[in-house]
Amino acid sequence: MEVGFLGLGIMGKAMATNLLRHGFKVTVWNRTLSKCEELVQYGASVGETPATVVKKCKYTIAMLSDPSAALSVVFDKDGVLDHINGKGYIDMSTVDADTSSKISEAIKEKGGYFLEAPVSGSKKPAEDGQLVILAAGDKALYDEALPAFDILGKKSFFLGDVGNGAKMKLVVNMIMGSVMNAFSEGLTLAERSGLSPATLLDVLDLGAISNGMFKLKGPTMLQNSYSPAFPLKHQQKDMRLALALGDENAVSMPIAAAANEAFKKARSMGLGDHDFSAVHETYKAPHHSS
Ligand SMILES: NC(=O)C1=CN([C@@H]2O[C@H](COP(=O)(O)OP(=O)(O)OC[C@H]3O[C@@H](n4cnc5c(N)ncnc54)[C@H](OP(=O)(O)O)[C@@H]3O)[C@@H](O)[C@H]2O)C=CC1
Ligand SMILES: O=CCCC(=O)O
Repeated sequence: MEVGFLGLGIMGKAMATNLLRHGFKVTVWNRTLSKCEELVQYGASVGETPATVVKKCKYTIAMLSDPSAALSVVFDKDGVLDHINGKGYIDMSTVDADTSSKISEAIKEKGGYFLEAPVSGSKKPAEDGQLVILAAGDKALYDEALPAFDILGKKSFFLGDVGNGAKMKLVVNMIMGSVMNAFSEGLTLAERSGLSPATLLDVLDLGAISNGMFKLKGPTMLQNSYSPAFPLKHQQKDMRLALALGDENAVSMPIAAAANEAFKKARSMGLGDHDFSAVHETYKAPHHSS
């Protein structure tokens, strides 16, 4: 089946490659078109614009950085809306429910079908087809896309109306970002108080709060190595959007707010394109013992 794929960043490249490896015909587009070349080596075709991709394919998947990118690809000149009549559009980017609803309404008005489907899981799960897919919107399009979701992910959820996928994803990443900050504080506290942070990792791994993120990120954080799997600027975007969701629902979120400040500080230190675990650096400010 011919599917479109818009956005070949860390996630999009891995996901589109996976679809190609599993026999899908994929037409790709990326804002920086040169990034399509690697996918062509795996058998992809290239569309010159989002509109040409949508025109050619039964449905098109998007994996873009943030709300502004998601809106631009749909609404700008030569965008998705131009040829969406009768076609499906699946936005897997992490955005807020409002952005997703705007896109959904515009696509439906033009006779198209829309599904939001943000994902849990990062670069490696994307490469291994082990993502968790949080879909909402058009159920018929969800059913049609299941063969692709089965390749991209280990589990797909259908969460009902548009917005529920976006909200679920933001809640998950709000928790993840807060935990990453507590973890960074703990590593710094262990080191400053004379403990071995490597031993702390072993102790954590044997207890009730053992988790995949500590196991994966802990060793590289101890080496001050932050090669981006999940860029910090995107984690900060997710904290910001989750805090806005908290505002809308009058939910007090002091821990998430503090975590957001740390991610903002990390961005101001030039760490936005590093992995989100680089927030650890904000806890290493010069130390003055009394
Ligand atoms: N990395 C991860 O671990 C995960 C990321 N996510 C989410 O997935 C999405 C993509 O993440 P990731 O692949 O890491 O991000 P990257 O920064 O690696 O890629 C972003 C993509 O968006 C494109 N883009 C950015 N701005 C625009 C624009 N204005 N118009 C058109 N295209 C644009 C980029 O194009 P160009 O190449 O031209 O810059 C690139 O293809 C984000 O929403 C992120 O929050 C979700 C789960 C995990
Ligand atoms: O949005 C990014 C999520 C990263 C992860 O789930 O490991």
